[in-house]
Amino acid sequence: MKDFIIVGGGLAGISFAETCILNNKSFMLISDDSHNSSIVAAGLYNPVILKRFSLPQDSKLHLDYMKPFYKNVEQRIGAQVDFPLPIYRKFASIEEQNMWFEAMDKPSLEPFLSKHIMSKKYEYLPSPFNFGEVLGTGYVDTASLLTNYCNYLNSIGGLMRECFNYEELVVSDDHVSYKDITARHIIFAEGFGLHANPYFNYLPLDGTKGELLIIHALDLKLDVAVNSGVFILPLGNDLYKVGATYEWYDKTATTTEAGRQELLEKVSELITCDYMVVNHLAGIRPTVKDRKSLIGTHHKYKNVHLLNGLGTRGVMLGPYMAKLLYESIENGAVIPREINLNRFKV
Ligand SMILES: Cc1cc2nc3c(=O)[nH]c(=O)nc-3n(C[C@H](O)[C@H](O)[C@H](O)COP(=O)(O)OP(=O)(O)OC[C@H]3O[C@@H](n4cnc5c(N)ncnc54)[C@H](O)[C@@H]3O)c2cc1C
Repeated sequence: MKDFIIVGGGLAGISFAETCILNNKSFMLISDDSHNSSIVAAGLYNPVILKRFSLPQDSKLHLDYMKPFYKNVEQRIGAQVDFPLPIYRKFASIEEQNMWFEAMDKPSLEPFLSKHIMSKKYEYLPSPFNFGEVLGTGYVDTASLLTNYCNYLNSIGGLMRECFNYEELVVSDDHVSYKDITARHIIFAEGFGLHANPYFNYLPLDGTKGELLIIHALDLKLDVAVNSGVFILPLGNDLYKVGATYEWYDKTATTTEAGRQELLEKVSELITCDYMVVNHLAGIRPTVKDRKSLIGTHHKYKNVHLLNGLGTRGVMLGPYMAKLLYESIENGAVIPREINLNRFKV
C-alpha cells in the first residue's frame, strides 16, 4: 500500500510529491495534460503586490519556505529552475515614486522595497520617473521544472500519465483504491480541472484566464524584469515573456485575438524597439473569489484531500500549501480557516 495517490502534475501536485519525498512517504502521481496553468505561467515570484503596494498574508513565510524547497528540487532533478532576478517597478509619475517611499515606511514591506530609486537607463524602455526595485524576487522556469520533475518521477516509478477516472476510485474507511493502486490517502490537485471532480466540485473555484506572449527583441537588452501594468521578463537569447491578461468570463484555455491585441498595445507603450511575437500562450489560473488557497480534507471522507486555489501565485504558494496540507494529514496540524476548504458550505 502506498501512502498517497496524487492527482494532478502541476505546481500543486509536484509540490505535494516533493513533500512526500522529503518525509520518506511513498506515492503515485497521476496526471494528464488537460490543464496547463503551471506550464504557461511566467513563474515570477514577488512577495509584494505592486498594484496596491501591499504584502499578501504570510508572503515572507511562503518566500522563505519556497527558496530551499526549489533548491532541493534542483538537486534532485539536476537542473536549475529558480532564477533570482530583480523586478523593477516602472514609475508612471512623481506621485507613484512618493507612494513607493510611503510603502517603504510600513515595517512589513520595508525588507522588500529598495530604498534607492533606480535610475538605470534602458535605451528602448524609457522611464523618465525611474524605477523602484523589489527585493527577493525572481522566476521559476515552470516548464523546465515540470518536465524534469515528471522525468524524475518516471525514473522512480512514481508517475502514471492518464486522465484520472473518478468512477474508478473506491474510498474505504482506512484506505482508497484506484485500479490496482491502494493508498492511505488521495490528494486532488487538478487546478481548474477541479470542476470535473465529484468530491469537490461544489467549491467556488472561479478560474481566471491569462494570456501571455513570448517576443524576440534583439535591441532591448533588458537584464531585469520590469513591471508596469504588464511585466516583461527576460528569458535569455533576446527572448522575453510579456503578460499577462486577466479575463474572468471566458473559461477556455485557448489564445484569443483580443488577448494578443491587449498585450501588443501594452508592450508598445513600454518598449520602443522592434520586436517579433514568437509564441502566444493561454491558461486558466485556479482562482477563488476571496483570493485564498483551497486546501483541506473532505467533509465526509477523512482520506480524501484537496490542494488547489493557488490562484495567481502558484510558485510561491505551492510548496507551503503542500506542507500545511501534509502536516494536517500526518500530524493533525490545524489548517488556518482562511485557506481551509471548510470555509465554504457543501
Ligand atoms: C498566463 C498565466 C501567467 C501566470 N503567471 C504566474 C506567475 O508569474 N507566477 C506565479 O506564481 N503563478 C503564475 N500563474 C499562476 C499559476 O500558473 C498557478 O497558480 C498554478 O500553475 C496552479 O497550479 P495547479 O497545479 O493548481 O494547476 P495546473 O497547473 O492547472 O495543474 C493541474 C494538473 O492536473 C491535471 N489534471 C486535471 N484534471 C485531471 C484528471 N482528471 N486526471 C489527471 N490529471 C488531471 C492537469 O492536466 C494539470 O497537469 C500564471 C498563470 C497563467 C495562466
